[in-house]
Amino acid sequence: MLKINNLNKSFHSELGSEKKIFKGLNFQLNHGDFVSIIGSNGAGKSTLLNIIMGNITPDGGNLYMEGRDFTDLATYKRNTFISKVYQNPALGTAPSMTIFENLSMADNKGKRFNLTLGLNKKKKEIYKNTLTELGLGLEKQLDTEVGLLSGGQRQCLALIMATLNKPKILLLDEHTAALDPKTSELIMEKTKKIVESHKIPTLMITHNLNDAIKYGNRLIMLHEGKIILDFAGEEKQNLTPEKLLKIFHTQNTAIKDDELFSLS
Ligand SMILES: Nc1ncnc2c1ncn2[C@@H]1O[C@H](COP(=O)(O)OP(=O)(O)OP(=O)(O)O)[C@@H](O)[C@H]1O
Repeated sequence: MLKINNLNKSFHSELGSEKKIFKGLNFQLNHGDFVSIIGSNGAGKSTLLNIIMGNITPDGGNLYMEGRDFTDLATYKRNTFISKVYQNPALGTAPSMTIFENLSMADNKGKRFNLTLGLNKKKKEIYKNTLTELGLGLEKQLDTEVGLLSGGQRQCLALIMATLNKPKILLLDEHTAALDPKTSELIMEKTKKIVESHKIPTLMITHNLNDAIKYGNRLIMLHEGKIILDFAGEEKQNLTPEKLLKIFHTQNTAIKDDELFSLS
């Protein structure tokens, strides 16, 4: 599926000092994987997703999708097979456009842009059915401007938009972090349903250890650009937040729990 080989990335400060984020990182996302990524602030989690998305160029290494090297592929071309949902619900949707227009835009991603292409009765029915499954009543608000929706409704719409055309990979960058606990749980349940029903290989960054354990089949912990834990299946199911913290502290004694994770 997605393979990352010998990834290297450094950032340079204005004063000229170099910070090495990745020094030969290797990672493979398999078919059917829903991977939670946890780790300390500055571990490189967002940088990794940005490199996959094409927003940050690596200094070395290669990225492969189903065996094809896409390291040098332009971001707009990656957008046709990689989707991302951001922490800020405002980033995934266009506020002055209606729900229907937003969905049409997502539906036409990667095709020659022509909004009228999606503006037909059949599409409206398909979108209505998709939104009905969410159970938020959004199907009755197709002509409502997205800017008028709540953060949770907007994030749900962003999730639908990101997965409408079944991407080969879904990237979730703390996509529930800006929401209240109840809405966050709702979005996580919708995420699970969508990812599992469409079988979309997914990478999800979270600081919530309970979510990292509860959702997905695999959990990795990143620290200083290295994968220091990679648990799947039963090994992951048997994890608890306490066990995770203990494992983490055996390797990193200097970091306090609350700098890393939320247990709520
Ligand atoms: N464009 C950039 N220029 C310079 N340094 C950067 C840039 N992007 C990220 N960094 C640095 O790279 C390191 C990794 O950042 P990254 O955002 O990937 O961490 P993270 O694991 O996502 O952290 P957090 O949990 O706080 O979001 C940090 O030290 C950050 O300051």
